[in-house]
Amino acid sequence: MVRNIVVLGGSSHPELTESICSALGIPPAKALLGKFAVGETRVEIRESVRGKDVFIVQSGGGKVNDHLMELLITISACKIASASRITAVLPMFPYSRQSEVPYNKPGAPLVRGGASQKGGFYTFDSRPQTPHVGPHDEKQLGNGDSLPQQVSKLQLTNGINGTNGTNGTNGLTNGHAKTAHFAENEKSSSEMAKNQLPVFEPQRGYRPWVAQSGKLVSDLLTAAGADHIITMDLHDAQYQGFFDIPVDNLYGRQLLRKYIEHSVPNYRQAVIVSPDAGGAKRATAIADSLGMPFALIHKERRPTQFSERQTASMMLVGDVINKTVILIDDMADTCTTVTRAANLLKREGATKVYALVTHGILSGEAIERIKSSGIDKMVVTDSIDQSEHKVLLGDKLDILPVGNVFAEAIRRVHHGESISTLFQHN
Ligand SMILES: O=P(O)(O)OC[C@H]1O[C@@H](O)[C@H](O)[C@@H]1O
Repeated sequence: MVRNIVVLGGSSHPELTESICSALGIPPAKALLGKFAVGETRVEIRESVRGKDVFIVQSGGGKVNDHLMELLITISACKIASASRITAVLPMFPYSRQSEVPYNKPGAPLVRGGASQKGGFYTFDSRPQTPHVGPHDEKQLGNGDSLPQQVSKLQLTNGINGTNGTNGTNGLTNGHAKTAHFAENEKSSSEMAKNQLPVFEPQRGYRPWVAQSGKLVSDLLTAAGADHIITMDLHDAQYQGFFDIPVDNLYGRQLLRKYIEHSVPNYRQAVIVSPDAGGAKRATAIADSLGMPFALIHKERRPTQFSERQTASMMLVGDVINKTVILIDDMADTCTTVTRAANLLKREGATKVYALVTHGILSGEAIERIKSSGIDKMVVTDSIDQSEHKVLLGDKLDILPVGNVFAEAIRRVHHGESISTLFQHN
């Protein structure tokens, strides 16, 4: 039993909060979590947190945006209620995959320019160029069009028309009404045309900027009042650098490792496989600690000659013929990655495929994909609520509980003890 500590659970995963609290020997704090009729999140902390060390448990997955907003409001409520310290416990950290621009979606490319392309200088000019006002827009309007036709095109582009329901303030509802209106007001139309925003018509190959929401989410948590973060198996460990408060990133690998040792028959003859290069370090850490062989699936993305879209082909580096294979990854979201990998491994001669991932998000068509794939056993932790997934997948799904690991981390943070020693002998 620990004193002066409050553990509050968000609505994302009440069972996990219960299991953390039961390991700590305290009841979860009382709070009202709900929504107002308008849809805004409503939070009431129903016990005193003044001077207390508060831990708020809220995971990703499911209604991820609602859960994030609820967490932010709960943190803020505890801050204003004079909590001495607030730790956000995010077993699966939402938005942590949006910490960087994906390598195949460049923003402002640094490209070669100048007369000599080969040895030429580098420029920050976009290739192809960013669309801008100029000859392109004149062409877009159509130089042969009458002025009313030109204004009509501009208005259609800017959503002032009857088809998309935004009629604007002039009450135009269809093409006939527009023509009549313009005939009467040609002079004012001419002024409108001059004042309209330029038409944005992306050119072939132009790629828009990709939002890097991970940084925004880290800022929001800190701005709400979080003093500390506890999470597990961050997709990218460097994401911790977005915070200027302590982040404890717990490892799920000792749970996966114990599963292999206790539940995979003849596991030393099995092969650990990473489904992509990004997860190789994680998978090799497990393979090395168990003295098991390792193989890698390499995803090759090449633009085709006629299209800007990239096609990915998968190839196996290693031998899995007549072997049991254990795929290791940090998360399974749509399950495209693990199911494609499993199918490839079966084609390459694997006899049985286990997929072991820390975070079983299983969104979209993931369940159907798993059912119809070469995966024989899907193994996830309960960092995200798995109750629905269990009903749908039955014996095909094994769940590893993380409550004890988080409870021990909370206890250590509360007492100012080391977290890293928690993993030293695992
Ligand atoms: O293929 P899905 O399941 O949608 O996404 C999960 C994969 O996407 C990557 O970022 C993860 O590391 C994992 O390999």
